[in-house]
Amino acid sequence: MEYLSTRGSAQNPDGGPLDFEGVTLAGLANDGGLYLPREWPQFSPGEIAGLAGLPYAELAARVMQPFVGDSLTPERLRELCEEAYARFAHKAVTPLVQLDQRNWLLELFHGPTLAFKDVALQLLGLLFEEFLGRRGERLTIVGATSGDTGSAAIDAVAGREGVEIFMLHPKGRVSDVQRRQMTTVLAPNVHNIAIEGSFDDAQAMVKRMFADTALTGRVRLGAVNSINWARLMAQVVYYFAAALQLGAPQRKVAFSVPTGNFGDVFAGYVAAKMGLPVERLIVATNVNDILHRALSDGDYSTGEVTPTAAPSMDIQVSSNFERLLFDCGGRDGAALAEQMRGFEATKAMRLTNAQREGAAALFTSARADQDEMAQAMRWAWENCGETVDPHTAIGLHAARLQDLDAPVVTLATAHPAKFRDTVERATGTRPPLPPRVGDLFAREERFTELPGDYDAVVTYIAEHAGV
Ligand SMILES: Cc1ncc(COP(=O)(O)O)c(C=O)c1O
Ligand SMILES: N[C@@H](CCOP(=O)(O)O)C(=O)O
Repeated sequence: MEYLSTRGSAQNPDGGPLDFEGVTLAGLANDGGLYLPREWPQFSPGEIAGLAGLPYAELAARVMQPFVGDSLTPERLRELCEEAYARFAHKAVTPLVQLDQRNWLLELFHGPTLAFKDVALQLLGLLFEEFLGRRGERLTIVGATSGDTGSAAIDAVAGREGVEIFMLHPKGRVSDVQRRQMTTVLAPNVHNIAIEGSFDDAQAMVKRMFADTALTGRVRLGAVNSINWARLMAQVVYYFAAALQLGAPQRKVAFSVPTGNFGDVFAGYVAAKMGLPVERLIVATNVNDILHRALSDGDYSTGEVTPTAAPSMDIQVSSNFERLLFDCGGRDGAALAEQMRGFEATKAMRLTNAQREGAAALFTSARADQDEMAQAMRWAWENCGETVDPHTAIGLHAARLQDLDAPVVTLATAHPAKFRDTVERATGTRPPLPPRVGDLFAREERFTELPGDYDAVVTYIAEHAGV
Protein backbone atom coordinates (compact mmCIF):
# COMPACT_ATOMS: atom_id res chain seq x y z
CA MET A 1 0.00 0.00 0.00
CA GLU A 2 1.31 3.43 -0.96
CA TYR A 3 0.55 6.56 1.02
CA LEU A 4 0.27 10.23 0.12
CA SER A 5 -0.04 13.46 2.04
CA THR A 6 -3.16 15.62 2.19
CA ARG A 7 -0.99 18.53 1.08
CA GLY A 8 0.33 16.69 -1.94
CA SER A 9 4.09 17.13 -1.80
CA ALA A 10 5.50 14.94 1.00
CA GLN A 11 8.66 12.91 0.51
CA ASN A 12 9.69 9.88 2.52
CA PRO A 13 12.43 11.25 4.84
CA ASP A 14 14.29 7.96 4.19
CA GLY A 15 14.14 8.45 0.44
CA GLY A 16 12.11 5.30 -0.32
CA PRO A 17 8.40 4.91 -1.24
CA LEU A 18 5.82 6.10 1.25
CA ASP A 19 4.83 2.71 2.63
CA PHE A 20 3.16 1.79 5.93
CA GLU A 21 6.44 1.46 7.84
CA GLY A 22 7.60 4.85 6.54
CA VAL A 23 4.41 6.71 7.45
CA THR A 24 4.15 5.04 10.87
CA LEU A 25 7.63 6.22 11.80
CA ALA A 26 7.25 9.65 10.17
CA GLY A 27 3.94 10.55 11.89
CA LEU A 28 3.28 13.91 10.26
CA ALA A 29 4.17 14.41 6.58
CA ASN A 30 7.04 16.78 5.89
CA ASP A 31 4.82 19.11 3.82
CA GLY A 32 2.71 19.70 6.96
CA GLY A 33 -0.07 17.38 5.74
CA LEU A 34 -1.43 14.10 7.07
CA TYR A 35 -0.87 10.72 5.48
CA LEU A 36 -3.63 8.72 3.83
CA PRO A 37 -3.58 5.55 1.74
CA ARG A 38 -3.50 6.26 -1.98
CA GLU A 39 -6.73 4.29 -2.32
CA TRP A 40 -9.26 2.72 0.04
CA PRO A 41 -9.08 -1.08 0.20
CA GLN A 42 -12.44 -2.66 -0.63
CA PHE A 43 -14.20 -5.47 1.26
CA SER A 44 -17.15 -7.06 -0.60
CA PRO A 45 -20.32 -8.00 1.34
CA GLY A 46 -19.18 -11.63 1.16
CA GLU A 47 -15.77 -10.79 2.58
CA ILE A 48 -17.37 -8.74 5.38
CA ALA A 49 -19.72 -11.62 6.21
CA GLY A 50 -16.66 -13.88 6.42
CA LEU A 51 -15.27 -11.76 9.26
CA ALA A 52 -18.24 -12.44 11.57
CA GLY A 53 -17.41 -14.23 14.81
CA LEU A 54 -13.61 -13.86 14.57
CA PRO A 55 -11.74 -13.16 17.82
CA TYR A 56 -10.86 -9.45 18.01
CA ALA A 57 -7.12 -9.84 17.34
CA GLU A 58 -7.76 -11.90 14.23
CA LEU A 59 -10.41 -9.49 12.98
CA ALA A 60 -7.94 -6.66 13.55
CA ALA A 61 -5.22 -8.37 11.53
CA ARG A 62 -7.62 -9.09 8.65
CA VAL A 63 -9.03 -5.55 8.51
CA MET A 64 -5.62 -3.88 8.76
CA GLN A 65 -3.61 -6.14 6.43
CA PRO A 66 -4.37 -4.18 3.23
CA PHE A 67 -3.12 -0.96 4.87
CA VAL A 68 0.03 -2.63 6.21
CA GLY A 69 0.92 -4.20 2.86
CA ASP A 70 4.44 -5.57 2.68
CA SER A 71 5.60 -3.84 5.86
CA LEU A 72 4.64 -6.93 7.91
CA THR A 73 3.75 -10.49 6.95
CA PRO A 74 0.14 -11.49 7.78
CA GLU A 75 1.51 -13.87 10.46
CA ARG A 76 3.59 -11.15 12.11
CA LEU A 77 0.72 -8.67 12.05
CA ARG A 78 -1.51 -11.26 13.68
CA GLU A 79 1.11 -11.92 16.40
CA LEU A 80 1.39 -8.21 17.15
CA CYS A 81 -2.41 -7.90 17.37
CA GLU A 82 -2.57 -10.87 19.76
CA GLU A 83 0.06 -9.23 21.95
CA ALA A 84 -1.57 -5.78 21.83
CA TYR A 85 -5.03 -7.00 22.83
CA ALA A 86 -3.90 -9.55 25.44
CA ARG A 87 -3.74 -6.73 28.01
CA PHE A 88 -7.41 -5.81 27.69
CA ALA A 89 -9.62 -6.63 30.67
CA HIS A 90 -12.52 -7.93 28.55
CA LYS A 91 -12.31 -11.03 26.34
CA ALA A 92 -14.23 -9.25 23.56
CA VAL A 93 -11.73 -6.33 23.78
CA THR A 94 -14.46 -3.84 22.70
CA PRO A 95 -17.76 -5.30 23.99
CA LEU A 96 -21.14 -4.04 22.84
CA VAL A 97 -23.82 -3.32 25.44
CA GLN A 98 -27.50 -2.80 24.61
CA LEU A 99 -29.18 0.23 26.24
CA ASP A 100 -32.67 0.09 24.73
CA GLN A 101 -34.41 -0.99 21.52
CA ARG A 102 -32.37 1.41 19.38
CA ASN A 103 -29.23 2.37 21.32
CA TRP A 104 -26.03 0.49 22.02
CA LEU A 105 -22.75 1.35 23.72
CA LEU A 106 -19.45 0.17 22.28
CA GLU A 107 -17.17 -0.02 25.34
CA LEU A 108 -13.72 1.02 24.24
CA PHE A 109 -12.26 1.50 27.73
CA HIS A 110 -11.14 -1.99 28.75
CA GLY A 111 -7.47 -1.33 27.97
CA PRO A 112 -4.74 -0.55 30.51
CA THR A 113 -5.44 3.21 30.76
CA LEU A 114 -9.24 3.12 30.55
CA ALA A 115 -9.87 4.99 27.27
CA PHE A 116 -10.32 4.15 23.60
CA LYS A 117 -6.77 5.33 22.90
CA ASP A 118 -5.41 2.02 24.20
CA VAL A 119 -6.94 0.14 21.27
CA ALA A 120 -4.58 1.81 18.83
CA LEU A 121 -1.68 2.76 21.08
CA GLN A 122 -1.04 -0.72 22.48
CA LEU A 123 -0.48 -1.78 18.87
CA LEU A 124 1.45 1.35 17.88
CA GLY A 125 3.99 0.78 20.69
CA LEU A 126 4.68 -2.68 19.25
CA LEU A 127 4.88 -1.37 15.68
CA PHE A 128 7.47 1.22 16.73
CA GLU A 129 9.52 -1.48 18.43
CA GLU A 130 9.29 -3.76 15.39
CA PHE A 131 10.23 -1.13 12.79
CA LEU A 132 12.94 0.58 14.88
CA GLY A 133 14.45 -2.78 15.82
CA ARG A 134 14.76 -3.70 12.14
CA ARG A 135 16.54 -0.46 11.38
CA GLY A 136 18.56 -0.14 14.58
CA GLU A 137 17.17 3.40 15.01
CA ARG A 138 15.85 5.52 17.89
CA LEU A 139 12.69 7.63 18.01
CA THR A 140 11.87 10.77 19.98
CA ILE A 141 8.11 10.83 20.36
CA VAL A 142 6.45 14.20 20.84
CA GLY A 143 2.76 14.27 21.70
CA ALA A 144 0.00 16.55 22.92
CA THR A 145 -2.83 15.37 25.11
CA SER A 146 -6.06 16.68 26.51
CA GLY A 147 -5.95 13.79 28.94
CA ASP A 148 -6.23 10.33 27.41
CA THR A 149 -3.72 9.98 24.57
CA GLY A 150 -0.94 10.87 27.01
CA SER A 151 -1.44 8.01 29.44
CA ALA A 152 -2.19 5.47 26.69
CA ALA A 153 0.95 6.41 24.75
CA ILE A 154 3.09 6.44 27.88
CA ASP A 155 1.80 3.02 28.91
CA ALA A 156 2.55 1.70 25.42
CA VAL A 157 6.19 2.85 25.32
CA ALA A 158 7.37 3.24 28.95
CA GLY A 159 10.65 1.44 29.44
CA ARG A 160 10.93 0.37 25.77
CA GLU A 161 14.33 0.43 24.11
CA GLY A 162 15.05 3.06 21.49
CA VAL A 163 12.18 5.41 22.39
CA GLU A 164 11.93 8.62 24.43
CA ILE A 165 8.50 10.18 24.89
CA PHE A 166 7.75 13.85 25.59
CA MET A 167 4.06 14.42 26.38
CA LEU A 168 2.60 17.91 26.63
CA HIS A 169 -0.62 18.42 28.57
CA PRO A 170 -2.46 21.68 29.31
CA LYS A 171 -1.75 22.46 32.96
CA GLY A 172 -4.83 22.16 35.19
CA ARG A 173 -7.12 21.14 32.32
CA VAL A 174 -7.13 17.36 32.68
CA SER A 175 -8.82 15.31 35.42
CA ASP A 176 -6.79 14.17 38.47
CA VAL A 177 -7.01 10.56 37.34
CA GLN A 178 -5.87 11.47 33.81
CA ARG A 179 -2.92 13.50 35.10
CA ARG A 180 -1.78 10.87 37.56
CA GLN A 181 -2.00 8.13 34.91
CA MET A 182 0.73 10.05 33.09
CA THR A 183 2.81 11.63 35.82
CA THR A 184 3.17 8.58 38.06
CA VAL A 185 4.96 6.61 35.35
CA LEU A 186 8.57 7.12 36.41
CA ALA A 187 10.35 5.19 33.63
CA PRO A 188 13.43 7.15 32.55
CA ASN A 189 12.27 7.44 28.91
CA VAL A 190 9.01 9.22 29.94
CA HIS A 191 8.93 13.04 30.14
CA ASN A 192 5.68 14.76 31.11
CA ILE A 193 5.41 18.48 30.48
CA ALA A 194 2.54 20.61 31.80
CA ILE A 195 2.27 23.75 29.69
CA GLU A 196 0.33 26.95 30.22
CA GLY A 197 -2.48 27.07 27.64
CA SER A 198 -4.93 24.74 25.96
CA PHE A 199 -4.62 21.42 24.15
CA ASP A 200 -4.69 23.36 20.87
CA ASP A 201 -1.57 25.28 21.96
CA ALA A 202 0.19 22.01 22.77
CA GLN A 203 -0.91 20.40 19.50
CA ALA A 204 0.28 23.42 17.49
CA MET A 205 3.73 23.17 19.13
CA VAL A 206 3.97 19.47 18.30
CA LYS A 207 3.10 20.10 14.65
CA ARG A 208 5.61 22.94 14.47
CA MET A 209 8.34 20.60 15.75
CA PHE A 210 7.91 18.34 12.72
CA ALA A 211 8.67 21.30 10.47
CA ASP A 212 11.59 22.52 12.62
CA THR A 213 14.66 21.34 10.74
CA ALA A 214 16.98 22.42 13.57
CA LEU A 215 15.18 19.86 15.75
CA THR A 216 14.53 17.16 13.13
CA GLY A 217 18.19 17.39 12.12
CA ARG A 218 19.13 16.22 15.63
CA VAL A 219 16.47 13.65 16.46
CA ARG A 220 14.07 11.43 14.52
CA LEU A 221 10.66 12.66 15.67
CA GLY A 222 7.69 10.32 15.98
CA ALA A 223 3.98 10.94 16.62
CA VAL A 224 1.49 9.12 18.83
CA ASN A 225 -1.41 11.48 18.25
CA SER A 226 -4.02 10.62 15.68
CA ILE A 227 -2.05 12.60 13.11
CA ASN A 228 -0.22 9.25 12.87
CA TRP A 229 -2.13 7.16 10.30
CA ALA A 230 -1.45 3.92 12.22
CA ARG A 231 -3.62 5.23 15.09
CA LEU A 232 -6.65 5.62 12.85
CA MET A 233 -6.08 2.36 11.05
CA ALA A 234 -6.28 0.43 14.32
CA GLN A 235 -9.47 2.30 15.28
CA VAL A 236 -11.24 1.22 12.05
CA VAL A 237 -11.39 -2.33 13.43
CA TYR A 238 -13.94 -1.72 16.16
CA TYR A 239 -16.43 -0.27 13.69
CA PHE A 240 -16.28 -3.61 11.88
CA ALA A 241 -16.52 -5.50 15.20
CA ALA A 242 -19.67 -3.63 16.27
CA ALA A 243 -21.39 -3.62 12.88
CA LEU A 244 -20.80 -7.36 12.40
CA GLN A 245 -22.46 -8.08 15.74
CA LEU A 246 -25.49 -6.01 14.75
CA GLY A 247 -26.05 -7.71 11.41
CA ALA A 248 -23.58 -6.24 8.88
CA PRO A 249 -23.29 -6.60 5.98
CA GLN A 250 -27.07 -7.17 5.69
CA ARG A 251 -27.99 -4.39 8.12
CA LYS A 252 -26.70 -0.81 8.24
CA VAL A 253 -25.53 0.62 11.55
CA ALA A 254 -25.16 4.25 12.67
CA PHE A 255 -22.41 5.41 15.03
CA SER A 256 -22.44 8.37 17.40
CA VAL A 257 -18.90 9.48 18.20
CA PRO A 258 -17.81 11.90 20.94
CA THR A 259 -15.46 14.03 18.89
CA GLY A 260 -12.52 16.38 19.39
CA ASN A 261 -9.59 15.82 17.07
CA PHE A 262 -11.85 13.99 14.54
CA GLY A 263 -9.65 10.87 14.62
CA ASP A 264 -12.14 8.39 15.99
CA VAL A 265 -14.99 9.39 13.72
CA PHE A 266 -12.66 9.54 10.71
CA ALA A 267 -11.85 5.88 11.41
CA GLY A 268 -15.59 5.23 10.99
CA TYR A 269 -15.48 7.07 7.66
CA VAL A 270 -12.61 4.82 6.57
CA ALA A 271 -14.63 1.73 7.54
CA ALA A 272 -17.50 3.01 5.38
CA LYS A 273 -15.11 3.70 2.48
CA MET A 274 -13.90 0.10 2.75
CA GLY A 275 -17.45 -1.19 2.23
CA LEU A 276 -18.87 -1.47 5.75
CA PRO A 277 -22.57 -0.51 5.54
CA VAL A 278 -22.67 2.59 7.76
CA GLU A 279 -26.00 4.45 7.93
CA ARG A 280 -24.69 7.70 9.50
CA LEU A 281 -21.72 8.96 11.45
CA ILE A 282 -22.91 11.35 14.15
CA VAL A 283 -20.25 13.83 15.23
CA ALA A 284 -21.01 14.76 18.84
CA THR A 285 -19.24 17.81 20.28
CA ASN A 286 -19.32 19.73 23.54
CA VAL A 287 -19.56 23.54 23.52
CA ASN A 288 -16.20 23.64 21.70
CA ASP A 289 -18.32 23.05 18.65
CA ILE A 290 -16.23 24.03 15.62
CA LEU A 291 -16.97 20.67 13.98
CA HIS A 292 -20.70 20.99 14.53
CA ARG A 293 -20.61 24.44 12.91
CA ALA A 294 -18.45 23.23 10.04
CA LEU A 295 -20.67 20.25 9.27
CA SER A 296 -23.95 22.09 9.69
CA ASP A 297 -23.14 25.31 7.82
CA GLY A 298 -19.60 25.12 6.46
CA ASP A 299 -18.09 27.54 9.01
CA TYR A 300 -14.76 26.21 10.30
CA SER A 301 -13.64 29.10 12.48
CA THR A 302 -11.99 28.79 15.87
CA GLY A 303 -12.71 30.67 19.07
CA GLU A 304 -11.27 30.44 22.57
CA VAL A 305 -11.24 26.89 23.94
CA THR A 306 -13.79 26.67 26.78
CA PRO A 307 -12.78 24.26 29.57
CA THR A 308 -15.60 21.73 30.19
CA ALA A 309 -16.32 18.61 32.22
CA ALA A 310 -15.46 16.59 29.09
CA PRO A 311 -11.90 17.93 28.92
CA SER A 312 -10.57 15.47 26.35
CA MET A 313 -12.89 17.10 23.79
CA ASP A 314 -11.88 20.68 24.62
CA ILE A 315 -10.38 21.12 21.17
CA GLN A 316 -10.97 23.70 18.45
CA VAL A 317 -8.36 22.88 15.83
CA SER A 318 -9.34 19.40 14.85
CA SER A 319 -6.37 17.79 13.10
CA ASN A 320 -8.07 14.97 11.26
CA PHE A 321 -10.75 17.16 9.72
CA GLU A 322 -8.06 17.90 7.13
CA ARG A 323 -8.18 14.26 6.08
CA LEU A 324 -11.91 14.49 5.44
CA LEU A 325 -11.61 17.77 3.55
CA PHE A 326 -8.97 16.19 1.33
CA ASP A 327 -10.93 13.04 0.62
CA CYS A 328 -14.30 14.77 0.09
CA GLY A 329 -12.81 17.69 -1.79
CA GLY A 330 -11.45 15.62 -4.69
CA ARG A 331 -8.04 14.71 -3.20
CA ASP A 332 -6.40 17.84 -4.57
CA GLY A 333 -3.30 18.29 -2.36
CA ALA A 334 -2.25 21.65 -3.80
CA ALA A 335 -5.72 23.17 -3.32
CA LEU A 336 -5.99 21.83 0.21
CA ALA A 337 -2.49 23.11 1.09
CA GLU A 338 -3.67 26.57 0.00
CA GLN A 339 -6.90 26.28 2.00
CA MET A 340 -4.99 25.16 5.11
CA ARG A 341 -2.46 27.99 4.76
CA GLY A 342 -5.40 30.40 4.81
CA PHE A 343 -6.83 28.69 7.89
CA GLU A 344 -3.49 28.75 9.70
CA ALA A 345 -3.17 32.49 9.02
CA THR A 346 -6.73 33.54 9.94
CA LYS A 347 -7.98 30.66 12.14
CA ALA A 348 -11.09 30.50 9.96
CA MET A 349 -12.21 28.98 6.67
CA ARG A 350 -15.34 28.08 4.71
CA LEU A 351 -15.74 24.58 3.39
CA THR A 352 -16.07 24.30 -0.39
CA ASN A 353 -19.33 23.00 -1.84
CA ALA A 354 -17.68 19.69 -2.73
CA GLN A 355 -16.38 19.32 0.82
CA ARG A 356 -19.78 20.12 2.32
CA GLU A 357 -21.70 17.81 0.02
CA GLY A 358 -19.16 15.00 0.41
CA ALA A 359 -19.32 15.25 4.21
CA ALA A 360 -23.14 15.55 4.29
CA ALA A 361 -23.49 12.18 2.55
CA LEU A 362 -22.40 10.40 5.72
CA PHE A 363 -21.99 12.85 8.60
CA THR A 364 -24.55 14.44 10.91
CA SER A 365 -23.55 16.54 13.91
CA ALA A 366 -24.91 17.64 17.26
CA ARG A 367 -23.62 19.64 20.21
CA ALA A 368 -24.26 19.13 23.92
CA ASP A 369 -23.85 21.70 26.68
CA GLN A 370 -23.17 20.83 30.33
CA ASP A 371 -26.86 20.27 31.21
CA GLU A 372 -27.50 18.06 28.20
CA MET A 373 -24.40 16.05 29.03
CA ALA A 374 -25.53 15.58 32.65
CA GLN A 375 -29.05 14.63 31.53
CA ALA A 376 -27.63 11.96 29.21
CA MET A 377 -25.57 10.55 32.11
CA ARG A 378 -28.70 10.45 34.27
CA TRP A 379 -30.75 8.82 31.50
CA ALA A 380 -28.17 6.03 31.08
CA TRP A 381 -27.99 5.46 34.83
CA GLU A 382 -31.68 5.68 35.68
CA ASN A 383 -33.08 3.86 32.63
CA CYS A 384 -30.34 1.41 31.70
CA GLY A 385 -28.28 0.99 34.90
CA GLU A 386 -25.11 2.13 33.07
CA THR A 387 -22.70 4.78 34.31
CA VAL A 388 -21.17 6.62 31.38
CA ASP A 389 -18.36 9.15 31.37
CA PRO A 390 -18.98 12.77 30.27
CA HIS A 391 -17.56 12.22 26.76
CA THR A 392 -19.72 9.16 26.17
CA ALA A 393 -22.71 11.09 27.54
CA ILE A 394 -22.23 13.70 24.81
CA GLY A 395 -22.26 10.93 22.22
CA LEU A 396 -25.38 9.47 23.79
CA HIS A 397 -27.12 12.84 23.78
CA ALA A 398 -26.43 13.16 20.05
CA ALA A 399 -27.51 9.56 19.39
CA ARG A 400 -30.86 10.07 21.11
CA LEU A 401 -31.64 13.12 18.98
CA GLN A 402 -31.62 11.02 15.79
CA ASP A 403 -34.61 9.50 14.09
CA LEU A 404 -33.09 6.54 12.28
CA ASP A 405 -34.29 3.03 11.54
CA ALA A 406 -30.81 1.60 11.97
CA PRO A 407 -29.35 0.67 15.37
CA VAL A 408 -27.24 3.50 16.80
CA VAL A 409 -23.95 2.61 18.47
CA THR A 410 -22.47 5.27 20.74
CA LEU A 411 -18.75 4.92 21.23
CA ALA A 412 -18.04 4.77 24.98
CA THR A 413 -14.64 6.39 24.78
CA ALA A 414 -13.57 6.49 28.43
CA HIS A 415 -14.24 4.64 31.67
CA PRO A 416 -16.53 6.65 33.97
CA ALA A 417 -13.99 6.34 36.82
CA LYS A 418 -11.65 8.72 34.96
CA PHE A 419 -14.20 11.48 35.64
CA ARG A 420 -15.58 10.35 39.00
CA ASP A 421 -16.50 13.79 40.31
CA THR A 422 -18.54 14.75 37.24
CA VAL A 423 -20.29 11.38 37.11
CA GLU A 424 -21.11 11.57 40.81
CA ARG A 425 -22.51 15.10 40.47
CA ALA A 426 -24.81 14.02 37.64
CA THR A 427 -25.94 10.62 38.90
CA GLY A 428 -25.20 10.44 42.62
CA THR A 429 -23.02 7.37 41.99
CA ARG A 430 -19.22 7.43 42.29
CA PRO A 431 -17.67 4.86 39.95
CA PRO A 432 -14.75 3.03 41.61
CA LEU A 433 -11.34 2.95 39.93
CA PRO A 434 -10.85 -0.51 38.38
CA PRO A 435 -8.10 -2.57 40.05
CA ARG A 436 -5.97 -2.48 36.87
CA VAL A 437 -4.95 1.14 37.50
CA GLY A 438 -3.68 0.12 40.94
CA ASP A 439 -2.78 2.58 43.70
CA LEU A 440 -2.82 5.64 41.46
CA PHE A 441 -3.35 8.15 44.26
CA ALA A 442 -0.57 6.74 46.44
CA ARG A 443 2.12 7.04 43.79
CA GLU A 444 4.76 9.74 43.40
CA GLU A 445 4.17 12.20 40.53
CA ARG A 446 6.88 13.61 38.26
CA PHE A 447 6.41 16.31 35.65
CA THR A 448 7.93 19.57 34.48
CA GLU A 449 6.00 22.83 34.19
CA LEU A 450 6.86 25.07 31.27
CA PRO A 451 5.35 28.27 29.87
CA GLY A 452 3.35 27.96 26.64
CA ASP A 453 6.44 29.00 24.75
CA TYR A 454 7.71 26.96 21.78
CA ASP A 455 11.41 27.70 22.35
CA ALA A 456 11.25 26.74 26.03
CA VAL A 457 9.61 23.41 25.18
CA VAL A 458 12.00 22.58 22.33
CA THR A 459 15.03 23.48 24.44
CA TYR A 460 13.77 21.14 27.15
CA ILE A 461 13.22 18.32 24.65
CA ALA A 462 16.62 18.77 23.00
CA GLU A 463 18.31 18.69 26.42
CA HIS A 464 16.51 15.55 27.55
CA ALA A 465 16.29 13.54 24.32
CA GLY A 466 19.48 11.65 25.05
CA VAL A 467 21.27 12.68 21.84
C1 LIG B 1 -12.58 10.18 26.19
C2 LIG B 1 -12.48 10.82 24.85
N1 LIG B 1 -13.56 10.90 24.09
C3 LIG B 1 -13.53 11.47 22.87
C4 LIG B 1 -12.36 12.02 22.37
C5 LIG B 1 -12.39 12.63 21.01
O1 LIG B 1 -11.81 11.75 20.08
P1 LIG B 1 -11.16 12.32 18.75
O2 LIG B 1 -10.10 13.27 19.19
O3 LIG B 1 -10.60 11.13 18.07
O4 LIG B 1 -12.23 13.00 18.02
C6 LIG B 1 -11.20 11.98 23.14
C7 LIG B 1 -9.91 12.53 22.69
O5 LIG B 1 -9.45 12.38 21.65
C8 LIG B 1 -11.25 11.34 24.39
O6 LIG B 1 -10.15 11.21 25.12
N1 LIG C 1 -8.53 13.82 23.33
C1 LIG C 1 -7.17 13.58 23.07
C2 LIG C 1 -6.54 14.69 22.31
C3 LIG C 1 -5.53 14.16 21.36
O1 LIG C 1 -6.18 13.42 20.42
P1 LIG C 1 -5.47 12.38 19.47
O2 LIG C 1 -6.51 11.34 19.29
O3 LIG C 1 -5.13 13.13 18.26
O4 LIG C 1 -4.25 11.83 20.13
C4 LIG C 1 -6.47 13.23 24.37
O5 LIG C 1 -7.15 12.72 25.23
O6 LIG C 1 -5.31 13.44 24.55
